[in-house]
Amino acid sequence: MTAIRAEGLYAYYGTSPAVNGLNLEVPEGATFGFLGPNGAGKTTTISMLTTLLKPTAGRAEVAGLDVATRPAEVRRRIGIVFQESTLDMDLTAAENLRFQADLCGLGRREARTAIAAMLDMMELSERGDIPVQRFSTGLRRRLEIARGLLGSPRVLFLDEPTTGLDSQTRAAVWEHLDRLRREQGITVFFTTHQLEEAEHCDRIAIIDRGKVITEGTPAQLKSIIGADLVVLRTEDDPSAVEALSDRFGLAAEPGPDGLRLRVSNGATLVPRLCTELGLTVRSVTVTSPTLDDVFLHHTGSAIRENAPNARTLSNIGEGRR
Ligand SMILES: Nc1ncnc2c1ncn2[C@@H]1O[C@H](COP(=O)(O)OP(=O)(O)OP(=O)(O)O)[C@@H](O)[C@H]1O
Repeated sequence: MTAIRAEGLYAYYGTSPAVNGLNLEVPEGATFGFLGPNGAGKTTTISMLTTLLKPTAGRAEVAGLDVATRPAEVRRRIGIVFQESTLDMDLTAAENLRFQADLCGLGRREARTAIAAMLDMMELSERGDIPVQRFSTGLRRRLEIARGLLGSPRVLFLDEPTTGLDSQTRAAVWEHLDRLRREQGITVFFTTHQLEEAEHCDRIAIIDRGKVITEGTPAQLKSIIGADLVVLRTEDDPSAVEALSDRFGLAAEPGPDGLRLRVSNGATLVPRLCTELGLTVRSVTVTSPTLDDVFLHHTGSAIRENAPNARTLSNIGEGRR
């Protein structure tokens, strides 16, 4: 079944379209990454899918329900984690969840059980009675995910869940989201700027200027845009070209910064190069494909610079219901 479907979706702010005829189909149970640069229309799309913003034209369904005609029912079937924290800093973690439980209309006993389960799932049980202002950014994000899950949503929307987090905290948030996918089977729809986060997805769509420019599995996307770039300097580069061909079956080309080769997994090749090449390796760098590479491939241009500053879900003013 399809968890999210958008057909010819438009959102205008004034006379310019932020979302420009967007089509999307997200299978139930998938973790779906919605990638794009600043100002591409990600937050505006998520705002329409979560019923916070009325589409100017087109239609969208979430959990089988039309977002424009049945918004209240859609809201009961979704959870939202906003880009900016909307937690009450003066309340404890459990109190923040209790407030949400009230909004979801859970009874007292039901709420108690659900709150305990969510704190447990996000490994926050020990911290339930601590005021949120004493939480680190990563703990707050985990609490926000717990809150998004409180009403047992069929679809969880997260707007840039890892933006502003350091790499360790980002990995921890993903560990929880990955577990959620394995254990709960709910549909997770999240926006991001980072192509690296695609590895956590079943499918991804890339949006630019309000339109989906490509969509597929991470493997499909990677295979289209190519592999890691390894740049290597050795004590004798011409001999290294031969050794790379003979011992590794790899074709290296001389470049301004050293020998360049494209491989599917640079990180595993590098240690082998150092030990098996038979030549001293002076320097080596590995660069993975980025969102810029995808853009370049599909649009013929780099991600535009100075994209307009985007607004976030929590502060959309104009056009909001
Ligand atoms: N309330 C608003 N009023 C006017 N223009 C807006 C409003 N919200 C967004 N926009 C514009 O619509 C376009 C799409 O913005 P949106 O926030 O959806 O992009 P985004 O992909 O989420 O960006 P980011 O990754 O920076 O959050 C941008 O040009 C933005 O400046």
